Amino acid sequence: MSRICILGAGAWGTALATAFVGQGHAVRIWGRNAETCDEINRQHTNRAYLGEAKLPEDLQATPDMAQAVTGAEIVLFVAPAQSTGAVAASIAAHLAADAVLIACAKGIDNRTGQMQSEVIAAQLPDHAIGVLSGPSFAADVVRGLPTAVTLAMPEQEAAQSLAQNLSGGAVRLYASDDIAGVQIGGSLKNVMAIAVGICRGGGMGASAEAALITRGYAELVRLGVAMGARAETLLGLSGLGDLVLTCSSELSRNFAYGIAVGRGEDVSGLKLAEGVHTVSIANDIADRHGISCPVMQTAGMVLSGAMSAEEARIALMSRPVKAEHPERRE
Ligand SMILES: NC(=O)C1=CN([C@@H]2O[C@H](COP(=O)(O)OP(=O)(O)OC[C@H]3O[C@@H](n4cnc5c(N)ncnc54)[C@H](OP(=O)(O)O)[C@@H]3O)[C@@H](O)[C@H]2O)C=CC1
Ligand SMILES: O=C(CO)COP(=O)(O)O
Repeated sequence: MSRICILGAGAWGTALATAFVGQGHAVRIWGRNAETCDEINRQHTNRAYLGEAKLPEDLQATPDMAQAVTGAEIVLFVAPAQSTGAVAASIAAHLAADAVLIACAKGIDNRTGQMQSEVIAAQLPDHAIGVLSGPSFAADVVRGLPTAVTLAMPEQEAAQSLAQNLSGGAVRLYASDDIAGVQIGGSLKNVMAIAVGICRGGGMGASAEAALITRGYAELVRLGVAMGARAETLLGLSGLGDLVLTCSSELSRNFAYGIAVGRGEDVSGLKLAEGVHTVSIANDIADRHGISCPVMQTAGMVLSGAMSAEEARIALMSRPVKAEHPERRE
């Protein structure tokens, strides 16, 4: 049994907490909204994020950061990616010296270009840091449906031991030592899902969607490898696995966002879509590495208003004819 603190009382933080309580861990959620914490403690629901799903009675939530973090052996960062730095800074005074920190948000810091583990390390440099990512809808996990994700730590043995500790019930963690690869896949798939959603919203058909997912994946691998990921990791749960889930289910907020954009609908009231906040910095990083990323670039232009969804669909489907795998010809 471990003492676990989850930072973030939204859909994913609450779902992970539910799974870990089910495995016998002592879990405390920190949430910035006192009413949400009160609802979790008294009514055992988090309706704003998880509807009527029943949460464990011994799951504790608090808006008091010191109370949530003090004594925790494992701390998971599950607030939106752009807030990770501020959250990390605010826990420093309460953190046990040997606490292990796990980044769970999927996004690149759009101010610095840092991955989530780097954002956390910048604030809390003396801690072991890992990443948890993979195909996993909070709505599935909270219902106890089977889910497999990847847990990466810089050393495989440490990843293996933590994955073992946190696996149980319907949630299974696979261990990896490719901490960059696991988080790059999770961040870039959100952008691809928006692009595929734009295609779905415009009614381009399943064949076009399959083509876009495949070309998007090729882009994700090109850029991911340039950023330090191992190609095999991008073929795994946190890369291809999450790309498939996010580009195919309307439960995905990124995919749903893309669909709404593709239909020309108002997106201002939609839920968190991390790809919206990552697309611009991901394109900057691709430019810096000289990597061609037409799918991400087109998504970026639509989201910034530089191109209409209709123009994007035409642009994506009228790319010049070229070899499918140019690198094999060299
Ligand atoms: N939902 C899912 O299925 C999965 C999500 N993830 C990732 O987990 C991360 C969180 O997603 P998810 O839980 O779904 O998001 P939600 O939108 O469901 O919840 C976000 C939570 O973070 C809080 N929050 C928002 N802004 C801040 C801030 N600046 N400081 C502190 N807390 C803040 C919100 O509080 P308030 O209610 O007060 O706004 C809310 O409790 C994302 O990066 C996502 O990609 C990963 C795997 C699965
Ligand atoms: O990351 C997720 C599934 O693995 C959740 O996807 P969305 O953030 O698009 O809902």
